Amino acid sequence: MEQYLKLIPSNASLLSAYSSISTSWVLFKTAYNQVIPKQLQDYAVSKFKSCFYHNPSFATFIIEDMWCGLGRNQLYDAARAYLSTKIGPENRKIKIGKLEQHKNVSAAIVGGGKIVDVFQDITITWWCVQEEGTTRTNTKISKATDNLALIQKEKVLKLYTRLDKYEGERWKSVDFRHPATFDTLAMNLELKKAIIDDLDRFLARKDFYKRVGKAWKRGYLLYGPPGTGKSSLIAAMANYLNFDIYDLELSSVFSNVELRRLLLNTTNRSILVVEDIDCHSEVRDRSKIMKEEQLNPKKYPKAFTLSTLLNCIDGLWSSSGEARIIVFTTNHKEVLDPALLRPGRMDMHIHMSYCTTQGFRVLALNYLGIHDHKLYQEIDGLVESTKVTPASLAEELMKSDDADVALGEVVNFLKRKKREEDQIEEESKRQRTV
Ligand SMILES: Nc1ncnc2c1ncn2[C@@H]1O[C@H](COP(=O)(O)OP(=O)(O)OP(=O)(O)O)[C@@H](O)[C@H]1O
Repeated sequence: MEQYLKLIPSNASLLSAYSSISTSWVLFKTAYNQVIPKQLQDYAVSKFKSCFYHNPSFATFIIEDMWCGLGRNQLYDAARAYLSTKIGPENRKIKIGKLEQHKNVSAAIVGGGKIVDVFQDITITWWCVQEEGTTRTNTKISKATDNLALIQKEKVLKLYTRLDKYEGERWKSVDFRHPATFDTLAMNLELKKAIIDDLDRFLARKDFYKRVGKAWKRGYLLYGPPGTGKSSLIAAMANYLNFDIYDLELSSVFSNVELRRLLLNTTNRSILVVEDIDCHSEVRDRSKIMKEEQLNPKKYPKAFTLSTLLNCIDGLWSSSGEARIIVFTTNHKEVLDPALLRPGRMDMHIHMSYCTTQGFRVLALNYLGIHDHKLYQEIDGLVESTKVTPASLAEELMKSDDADVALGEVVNFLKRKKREEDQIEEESKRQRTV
């Protein structure tokens, strides 16, 4: 049994929830200790204990898997994660299983199962009650640092997108298993290193942000043509940091209140992504907004204001006390409102550009597993003299597993591209002289 118990990990799919609950618990304890005088704390604890000692059935906490039909109850997930570590020999029936994306076998108590636990001298009995398709559990939450390490290791990242706009300011999630990492990103090596260093520095500076009274958040603006890897970079950042992603589609937001609530409903240690930010007139440089929009404001109604977006980013997150990252992507940085771009809002502007020879080496290694090839010299010259995106080169590389064939396709593609660019250049020269 001993051996068997060692195999039982916490339920990995619940670990991220447990992480945030544990963090909230620590925050709560800190606030509690700072705000409530010691005498009052002792009094409250003695009263709480007396409830249990004198009337053991007095306190029953019910934790259902859904919270008032509004969404998943994180407390329930946290309780299950906690309880899976408390399963012992007295539990005759245990649910065990393993999801493809998890590293270990997971265990959970079954309906009708019971676990007896002690918390600050109070004996707590946890029951798992199955009720017409729902499960509920008696609960207690405590901080378990050991489990936290496991949580981070096992965490399956989530990609949150907004629920249908008619369903309120809620997010729905799917597992996020994007394979992009910094190793697979084709981009300038110094820039890549600068981004990794920036993320590391940011994460390590919790105390610094607290000391200087700033929200622990960092904004990244990714700009460049389509297919240069902006989305891939976001995925690489999420995988590197182990952060969930919230993908905010601004066009689905119809009011300031809605925007504020949506942002408030995001969790800590996450990346909020607003893609193609230039497509929203609210955040475009007012001096450059098209005349058409100015003349027909009704045709281009303002769903929310730029100031709400900025305030939400600046202010609301200050209270979270945890690391937050926001990423905007755009194909046209020049049309954005300067207020959005200033340091403190978008701290690092990252130019994702056309493929370079360095970038091509990374792609060839990823797709073909080769470091060198006789066609590299020719490809280098062509890559440097044309504007090709990593996405289009990746397409060519995928055409064959045979390096000779795939690189041959790359050469043909680059030559075609070069001819087209030369023709366009000649045509524009000709028009300038006419
Ligand atoms: N820099 C890159 N490194 C590695 N792969 C890349 C890179 N850029 C593009 N790709 C490949 O091309 C595909 C599309 O790229 P991606 O969606 O990241 O580009 P994007 O800049 O976000 O494009 P868009 O602006 O259209 O959203 C990726 O799935 C990836 O396979």
